[in-house]
Amino acid sequence: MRYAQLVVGPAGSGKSTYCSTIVKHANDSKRIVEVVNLDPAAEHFDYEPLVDIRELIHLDDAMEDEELQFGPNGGLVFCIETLLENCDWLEEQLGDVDDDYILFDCPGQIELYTHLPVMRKLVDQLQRWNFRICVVFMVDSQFMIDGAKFLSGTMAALSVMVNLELPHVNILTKMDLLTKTARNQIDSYLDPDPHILLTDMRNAKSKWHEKYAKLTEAIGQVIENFSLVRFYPLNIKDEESIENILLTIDNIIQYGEDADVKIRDFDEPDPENDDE
Ligand SMILES: Nc1nc2c(ncn2[C@@H]2O[C@H](COP(=O)(O)OP(=O)(O)OP(=O)(O)O)[C@@H](O)[C@H]2O)c(=O)[nH]1
Ligand SMILES: [Mg+2]
Repeated sequence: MRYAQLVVGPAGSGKSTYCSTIVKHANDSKRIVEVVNLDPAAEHFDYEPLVDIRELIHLDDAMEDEELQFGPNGGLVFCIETLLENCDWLEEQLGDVDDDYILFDCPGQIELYTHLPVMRKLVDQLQRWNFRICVVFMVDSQFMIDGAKFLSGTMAALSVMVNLELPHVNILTKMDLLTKTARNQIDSYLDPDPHILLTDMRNAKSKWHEKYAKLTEAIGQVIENFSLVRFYPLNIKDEESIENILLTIDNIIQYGEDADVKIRDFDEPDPENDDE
């Protein structure tokens, strides 16, 4: 068995930063976590990738090709399709080491995860190679600080969950950048009660919300009743926050269960993990 986090989310939400943060944090506790760069247009990241899609195909290859003539978005999809057609290459690059723990740093084009089939196909392939995968969906917390935005971020998370059909964790990134007021606002949405969110939106008194108040409420109910979407705040300047996220995900993909079943069972009963 091998373990993987598929790190996805909108452009600039903090995916690559998350990957390097986790690698550093893991290294500090003598644990090895590798990163695979799946972004064919990546220019900068702070980790040494185990595999880099740009060695197979770069976005420029797709855009500058006389025949293909892709724009940046179509080009990106083309690159991932090329990767899928060259599965042997990826398989060889990944090697076959038991217990490997790999983060896949994905491109920031949201439609790859919400409705296109390419990422889903990649996931199927990884599972055939014995990876146990958790999708890690990153959302910039700065875009979640009022009721309407929070709901919209929640719907995005939901469509990724439905499309990829995998164990799934949502992370609110860049918590270090929030003001205290904004932080409190977000905290009130996370815990304990999504009704606050609805009340908040009702109080906003925009025309749209007046008209669609029932819709908002219905969506809120569905999300609440099925415990569908939960967000974990991440502050990369706080080691404890990083550790909590990593532990949560390890539990979901059952990493290290054989080694320290006892510690996990007795110290960390986490009912949230039942929603896989
Ligand atoms: N302060 C702070 N800045 C962050 C954090 N995460 C990301 N950033 C900054 O946000 C910008 C985008 O971060 P990236 O990690 O490149 O985001 P990404 O999701 O990989 O972006 P794309 O690959 O382009 O989709 C960079 O300038 C980062 O330094 C964070 O937790 N705190
Ligand atoms: Mg990136």
